[in-house]
Amino acid sequence: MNAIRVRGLRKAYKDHQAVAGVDLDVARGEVFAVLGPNGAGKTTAVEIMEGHRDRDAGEVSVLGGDPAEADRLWRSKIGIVLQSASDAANLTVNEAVRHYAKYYADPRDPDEVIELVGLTEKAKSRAGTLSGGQRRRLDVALGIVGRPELVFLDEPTTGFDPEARRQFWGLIKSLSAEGTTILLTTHYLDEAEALADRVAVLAGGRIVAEGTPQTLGGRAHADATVRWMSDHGYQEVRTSEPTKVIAELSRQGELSELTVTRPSLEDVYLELIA
Ligand SMILES: Nc1ncnc2c1ncn2[C@@H]1O[C@H](COP(=O)(O)OP(=O)(O)OP(=O)(O)O)[C@@H](O)[C@H]1O
Repeated sequence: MNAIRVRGLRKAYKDHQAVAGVDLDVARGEVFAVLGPNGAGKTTAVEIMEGHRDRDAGEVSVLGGDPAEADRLWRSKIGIVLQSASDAANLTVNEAVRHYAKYYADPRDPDEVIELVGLTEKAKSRAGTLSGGQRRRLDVALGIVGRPELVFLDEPTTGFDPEARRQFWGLIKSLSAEGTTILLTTHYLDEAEALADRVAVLAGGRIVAEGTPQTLGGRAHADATVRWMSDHGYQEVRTSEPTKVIAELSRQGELSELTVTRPSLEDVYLELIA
């Protein structure tokens, strides 16, 4: 059974169709990234799957249950990291994580969780005094302390410095290695590429492409660009047979600054949403 199964999901705000017929399958243990421009409907779709928003139409099954009829047991299996920070401003990091842990039957060790998200040095600081990126880490800590089977992460690394993002990626990989299913939304294509087994691109409330980061939008079969420096400056050839091109070029001797590139995930993504 899939962790998430969505068919024909629709949600309108007055006359604006925010989610316009989405089908989605996320396997257990998978890391699935939803990409899409601002206003594409990502948060709306994810909040429906979390049971935080009602839907107009469609079938949604998350860990075998309908989020619209969620009970406490179902909730305890799901970890949620919302886009807006939690309202634990007056609690210290320590207190907040311990407080959340109490809601779950088999929580992780709060100190371990604080360590995992890199907040040990801030454990005694009040949440309200943390920097934006540190607040986000606390959100993640609160989302995973209950040892959830499935974690929803809505733009988890927004506001993180590059080092914190890399650390966070490590955390997601270790959660995934433990078998946790992860659905994340992100605007960072490198993040999707580093973490996701599969990605879906949402635009205008519809999924316009789905696949692995390596194959999305025909990326794996796209023409390569061979580039090198000649006496007359940079030369570039787009080709489906880069090996052949290089073999021919190599008769001229050593090629300076030779590179072979294929479209990046970002190139493919920008074309898909254009
Ligand atoms: N509560 C609401 N009331 C009315 N319109 C809303 C509401 N929430 C979202 N919308 C609209 O629905 C559309 C989809 O919004 P949503 O937040 O799902 O997009 P998103 O893909 O998550 O965007 P972002 O990347 O900016 O977070 C947008 O046009 C937004 O303005």
